[in-house]
Amino acid sequence: MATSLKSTATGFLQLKKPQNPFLHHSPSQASTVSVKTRLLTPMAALTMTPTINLSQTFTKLKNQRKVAFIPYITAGDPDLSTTAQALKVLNSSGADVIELGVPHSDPILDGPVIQASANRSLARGTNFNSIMSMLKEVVPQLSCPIVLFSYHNPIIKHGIENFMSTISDVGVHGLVVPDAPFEETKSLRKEAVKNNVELALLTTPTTPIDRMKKIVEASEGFVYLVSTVGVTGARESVNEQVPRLLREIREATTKPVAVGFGLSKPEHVKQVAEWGADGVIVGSAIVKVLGEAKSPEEGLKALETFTKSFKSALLG
Ligand SMILES: O=P(O)(O)OC[C@@H](O)[C@@H](O)c1c[nH]c2ccccc12
Repeated sequence: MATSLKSTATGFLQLKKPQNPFLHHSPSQASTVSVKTRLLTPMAALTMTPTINLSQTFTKLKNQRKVAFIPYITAGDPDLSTTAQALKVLNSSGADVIELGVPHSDPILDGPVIQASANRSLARGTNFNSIMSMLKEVVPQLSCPIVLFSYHNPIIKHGIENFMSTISDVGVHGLVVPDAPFEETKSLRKEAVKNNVELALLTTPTTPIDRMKKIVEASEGFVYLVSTVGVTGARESVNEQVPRLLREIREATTKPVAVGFGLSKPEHVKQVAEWGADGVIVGSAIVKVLGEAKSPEEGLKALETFTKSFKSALLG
């Protein structure tokens, strides 16, 4: 069961090292995944849209005086082929950045909706390699950047260098490792930079100011402001502390700030945008619509409608 969160480094105290069962392959196997040269099939080459990275995306939106809509879905829930279609639906329905979660058996920072989503995905046999194979096909068809979400342990087990080069090779632009203590992000940051992956770090309402300053300084692509303490999951309202937290971060950096946790209604994202966020992140509410639908087709239809309702709230 997810535990409540206390802030320390990146905002989360990892209360126990989650066991990590789904990376069964050895590092050498992993190398079969990473595509060292981008061999684009003619079709993919034709549909290849030069996706810009996270920083460029936020700059573009800022120039357009727009706020990024950033949905999160779990890879492989309800199955990977539906995830491939969901990425395209999100991309065409208004997502500016897409967070894609690698399912983990002990998602201590997630509430019941995303935990159930991860369990459904793992039960289908989803693993890092199958996600990478899917992304290799789908990313060239997307115009918005993908931010991969992975817990820390699976990356360590996979090997940081292998992990980074593999996700970079399939076109992933960003990475969030929500349970990596700030002190342990140095090696992640080094490999991320080497592979043109932007490692975004998280700060929370209870992260001490001086630690927040170090986190935002080190964060690439954007700063993830966790809007409320606790685990992921829809809340009835948005934490009134967010404007103050945004002000404090703005005093420390000019980097874009995206706010997540608990946002589950269009009025929530509108409120956070009005408070001055550069991006709004919606996870659990979207995961529920897609993963708990009666069929993948129904889930994809509901996903499109739901995504458009958030986007129009931001454009309104
Ligand atoms: O689910 P919510 O409350 O809308 O919050 C976004 C969250 O799902 C997404 O950003 C995320 C998924 N898993 C995480 C783990 C930690 C921090 C953030 C996340």
